Amino acid sequence: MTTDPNRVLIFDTTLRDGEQSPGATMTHAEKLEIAQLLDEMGVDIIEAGFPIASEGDFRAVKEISERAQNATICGLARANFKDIDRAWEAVRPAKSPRIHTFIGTSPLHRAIPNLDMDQMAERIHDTVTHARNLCDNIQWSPMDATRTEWDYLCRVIEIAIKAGATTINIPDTVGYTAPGESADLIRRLIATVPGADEVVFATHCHNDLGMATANSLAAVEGGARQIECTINGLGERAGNTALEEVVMALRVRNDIMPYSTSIDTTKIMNISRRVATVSGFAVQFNKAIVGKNAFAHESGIHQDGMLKNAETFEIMRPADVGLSETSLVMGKHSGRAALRAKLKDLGLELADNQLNDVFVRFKDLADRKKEVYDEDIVALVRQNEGAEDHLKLVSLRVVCGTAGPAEAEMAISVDGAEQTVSATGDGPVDSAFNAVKSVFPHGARLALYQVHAVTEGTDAQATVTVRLEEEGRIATGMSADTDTVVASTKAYINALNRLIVRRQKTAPGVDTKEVSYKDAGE
Ligand SMILES: CC(=O)SCCNC(=O)CCNC(=O)[C@H](O)C(C)(C)COP(=O)(O)OP(=O)(O)OC[C@H]1O[C@@H](n2cnc3c(N)ncnc32)[C@H](O)[C@@H]1OP(=O)(O)O
Ligand SMILES: CC(C)C(=O)C(=O)O
Repeated sequence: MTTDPNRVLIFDTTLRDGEQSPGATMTHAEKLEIAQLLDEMGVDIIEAGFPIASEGDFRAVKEISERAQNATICGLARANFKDIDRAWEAVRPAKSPRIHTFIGTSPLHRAIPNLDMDQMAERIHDTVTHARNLCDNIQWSPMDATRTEWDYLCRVIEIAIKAGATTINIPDTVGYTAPGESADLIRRLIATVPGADEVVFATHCHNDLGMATANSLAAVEGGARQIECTINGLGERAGNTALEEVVMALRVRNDIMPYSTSIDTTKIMNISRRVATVSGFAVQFNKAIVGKNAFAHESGIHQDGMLKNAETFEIMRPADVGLSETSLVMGKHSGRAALRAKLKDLGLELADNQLNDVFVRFKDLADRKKEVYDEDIVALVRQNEGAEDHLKLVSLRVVCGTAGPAEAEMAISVDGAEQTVSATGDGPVDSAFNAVKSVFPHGARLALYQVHAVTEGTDAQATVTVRLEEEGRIATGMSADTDTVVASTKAYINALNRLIVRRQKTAPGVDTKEVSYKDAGE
């Protein structure tokens, strides 16, 4: 397949071992789509399924074989003629077909079909020979190799090679090995087994102890030249080696692991998202390479560093894996540098004193909210554009529910003098508005009351708009808060403040120009 001694073949088994994850079953159309994406991203071998397992699996492997443009298509088979024949039938239409046959060689697995060592050796000889008579590209795996006795492992691998296997895969079926052992096992097998230099050694690691990626890379150090992996590390139990991890590790640390793959890494993010969607297995936020947070920074010191030089906190460029950009997540750990950059992105350039003011309120909001979205920040800035405040909300407490009218208790300052009032109303907002009215009676009509959730989730910021009309004057106030009643009360007070300014400037009935937050500074 390749003459470069440092080229590592990528064998993707998302559609076979990945699909074995409980609940990860994919439809026929989804399998075809994923296979096409794998083919396009440069995967060398796609294990498309286990053709004997079901009619659906057979059809999927066959159709993927018919469609694949570049990749070798492989079908899995147990160590019996029926499985092997079915696998061959399915992969036969591929430009480059492969049969992968396996049997469990460790003492625990030998006990299951109740075969002694010699009987199993004979079975391996017969089945690999049968497969090789059908197809010239045969992969053979001693399942649970890492718990198989050394002498017996060498013996059966030699038999498989002599019977015509072209790839010998060494599965760590239960994720039991460790990096040093993984490298050593492959190195010793290649040095010991007659004919080992004529075949490709592969590594197939599971992640039960969280070492699948490390074990696979160690196996490459030991001489393996095929890594078996899945997108997002999907697979039985804790999953398989994640394709994106081994590929990016070999790329980023090529200085100490001088091996290459054929993967177009810019396609990683897209296929990761598709596999997550079709399998129903969401990617954990902090998953290496493809997690939502893999290229996201929230803390101020990191954000400041990123803005000055992205290499301070990123060892890969987001574009290398197909992400358009790093994301600076605005939250309680963010600093002024990130806020200024975010405001600039949003087209809002503030003077330093304004920035400081917005920053204080941003921190206050971030303390109450998990993540502060762009819309929250716009709302904060707009809120800051308010007129001189005659009325200021100091505190508000509302009791509401099914048992009677809502009751608001409010501390409010009127031209600097704080008063405490309470009022009831038809619902929490009405009771709060009545409390304001009790300290600042007015005849203005509520012309508009509008609530808009500017962000998603139950901790979303509500933006409330209140419009008041009084003798031809119109004043609009707006406010944003995670608490809708607080946002409503502030918007109401905001509108009243503007109305007061308007009253001072115009005689009744003369001016119908709308006074709103946009008229800040009047
Ligand atoms: C480590 C791995 O990932 S191995 C791959 C695991 N993947 C799967 O099993 C998914 C697909 N499997 C299936 O759909 C089914 O298990 C089938 C169609 C393959 C077999 O179904 P059934 O005939 O009902 O057998 P069942 O699943 O109950 O048991 C497995 C049989 O295969 C035998 N077997 C298991 N591995 C092998 C092997 N490598 N070579 C030969 N026989 C094997 C077992 O001894 C058992 O045989 P028995 O029925 O004579 O006791
Ligand atoms: C079939 C083999 C290669 C396997 O999936 C395993 O051992 O984990």
